[in-house]
This record gives sequence, C-alpha cells and structure tokens, in this order.
Amino acid sequence: MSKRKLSRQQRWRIDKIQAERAARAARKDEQDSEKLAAGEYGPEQPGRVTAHFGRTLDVRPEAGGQAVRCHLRANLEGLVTGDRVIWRGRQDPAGHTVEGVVVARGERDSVLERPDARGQLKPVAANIDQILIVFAVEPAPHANLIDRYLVAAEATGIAPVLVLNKIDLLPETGGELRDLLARYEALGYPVVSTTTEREDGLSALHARLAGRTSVFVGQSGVGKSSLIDRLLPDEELRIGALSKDSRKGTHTTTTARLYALPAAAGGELIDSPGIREFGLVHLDEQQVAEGFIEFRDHLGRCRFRDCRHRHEPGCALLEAVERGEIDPERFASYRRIVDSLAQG
Ligand SMILES: Nc1nc2c(ncn2[C@@H]2O[C@H](COP(=O)(O)OP(=O)(O)OP(=O)(O)O)[C@@H](O)[C@H]2O)c(=O)[nH]1
Ligand SMILES: [Zn+2]
Repeated sequence: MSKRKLSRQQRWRIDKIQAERAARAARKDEQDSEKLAAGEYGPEQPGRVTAHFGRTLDVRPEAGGQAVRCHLRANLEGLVTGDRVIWRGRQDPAGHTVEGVVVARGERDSVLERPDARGQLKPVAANIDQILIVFAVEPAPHANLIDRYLVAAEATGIAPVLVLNKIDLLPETGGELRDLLARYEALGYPVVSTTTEREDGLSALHARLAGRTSVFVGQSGVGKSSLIDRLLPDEELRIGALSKDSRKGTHTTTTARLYALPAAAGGELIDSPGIREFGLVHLDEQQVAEGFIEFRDHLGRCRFRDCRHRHEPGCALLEAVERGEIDPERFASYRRIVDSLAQG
C-alpha cells in the first residue's frame, strides 16, 4: 500500500473524531456501570450472537425467546455472529426485555475468517460445526474445484460436508459424478444428495443439519439460495424487511446472521454473502498439502525436510502415489492448486 501523507489539518480532524468516539464509548460504559450497579440489568445469562453491527449486536438468550439488541462493554472487542456470550437484559415496566449489555465472550470452538479490504484476515463467524460445500449436477463440478473447497475447509479446522444438489437432473446411471463422489466417501467425507424439486428432496440434508451449526458455501448457480429458502421458509419475509432497512441506510454492512432451523431436531444456520464466497482465500503450500487428508500420514517423512514433492528422491508422497495409497488424480489436483498459488 502506498503511504499517504496526511496534511496537518486532516490529521487533526482524524484525531478529533477518534477522541470524540473514545469519549462517547467511555460515557456509555460509565452509564452502563451505573445501571449495572443500580440493578437495572437482570442477572448474567448465556446467549448467542445472531447478528452484529459494530458495537451493537443481537443476542438470543440460551433459555429461548427473541433476540435482544445489546451493546458491548468497552473492554470487549471483535465479537462475531455465532459467538457465545454472557449478557444481562434490562426490562421495561411490563416485564419485556428491551435491551441488554454483553459482559463477556465465551470460548470459541472454531472461527471462520475472511480477508478485509486491506487483505487482512478478519473473523466473520464463530462456533461453526460444519461447512456444507454445495455443488450440483448442473453446473457440473470439476474434481479440482471440490478439492479447493475441501482444502480451504480443512484449513479452518471445521468439518466439511459435500452436498450434491439438483439430483433430479442426474442421469439414470449416475454417471461420472457418482464415481467422483465415491472417491470422497472413501476418504471419509460425508456426502449428502439433495433436490429442491421434490417434496422429500431435503430429508438427508435435514438429518445432517440437526443439532449442529452449519454454513453453506459453493459456486454460483449450484442452488445455495434455493436450499436456504426451503430450509428457512419463515425467514424470507424477515430478510426482505432487513434489506429494506439497509436501503434506508440503517445498516450498510451485510453482517452474517444466525438462524434457528424450524425443523423439530433443531440446528442452526449462519449465512452472509461473504460466507457463501468462502474458498477463495489464500493458503500457503504447507496448508494445501495438509488439506489433502490422506497426505497427512506421509507428510514429514520425505528424505528432505524442505521436500516440495515434485521429483525429489525419497519423497514419501510420491512413493505413496506409487504404491497406490494416494489417488493419482488427487495428487494431480494438489499439484494444480500449488501451481496456482505461485501464479496468484
Ligand atoms: N433442477 C433443479 N434446479 C435447481 C435445484 N436447486 C436450485 N435450482 C435452480 O438452480 C438455479 C440457481 O439456484 P440458486 O439457488 O440461485 O443458486 P445459488 O447457489 O444461490 O447461486 P448464487 O446466488 O449465484 O450464488 C436456479 O434457477 C434454481 O431454480 C434443484 O434441486 N434442481
Ligand atoms: Zn516429498
């Protein structure tokens, strides 16, 4: 980034704005302390962040019920959708919780990050149990594309699940796609087939989502929106209402949102346009190799510590391919991804 020189005038203005902002936050925090001390807020209770807008966020009580608009104590930073928190609610005279204050953040099991405008990784959602990688009979996926998504998912430590959508378009025999999927099932990845064109087309997916927090990712046109619309029929209106809000300029950023699935078995979905684009992140060569799960047993066993698994003698990966322990197509796919890194 080019270094921009700020005039003294600009510098002064920025300092002034920042000072005002800090003073405002301190004032708010002081008011909170007074209210907390005066017992205006109820007891501490667990909750989960369902949306966030800067220092304001929506928290759904663990005990159930509607999300409550909350703000953060001054010492808390960087909360994202999906975070577990401890918060306290304030009730109006009628006994409705009207607002709240978040006092602590819970431990995170996992976090999904995205590069911001400056290319710096920023958390966008937390406590996700599985990444559903959606692909479809049409447009047909390349094996390499699936591998790219799997590698990106493995790098987050969150379990990937492959979702094959539009199976209504599948030819009788199943064809190449079935063989492709068998390869991933053999590696231990769960594969779920879906179609939005049949009444019961989502039953296997429902079973997968139950009791877990999931995100959907995948290429354009594979049917993510269609699947999510079917899973959250009641949310459609809410999403519509929200986008009307943002047109008025209330919330200009598109935050990730956490939705409870209406299905009896429960489960949660976190969704945002940014999350759907997941998979286009930059990884290094080591992360790519580790993202191929069947390589893991062989990594670190090459003769040369800095082996790049190309033509080096004593390369444990090449030997595993030779012995048939690693699928040559997966190895070729690994190569292609590493080569594309060099170009990017
Ligand atoms: N035949 C068939 N078509 C489907 C199915 N699911 C979705 N479609 C169609 O596929 C097209 C793309 O679906 P979308 O839900 O917009 O796909 P998307 O992944 O959200 O795409 P982006 O918004 O571009 O990321 C639409 O015309 C859908 O009607 C399915 O199960 N079977
Ligand atoms: Zn090697």
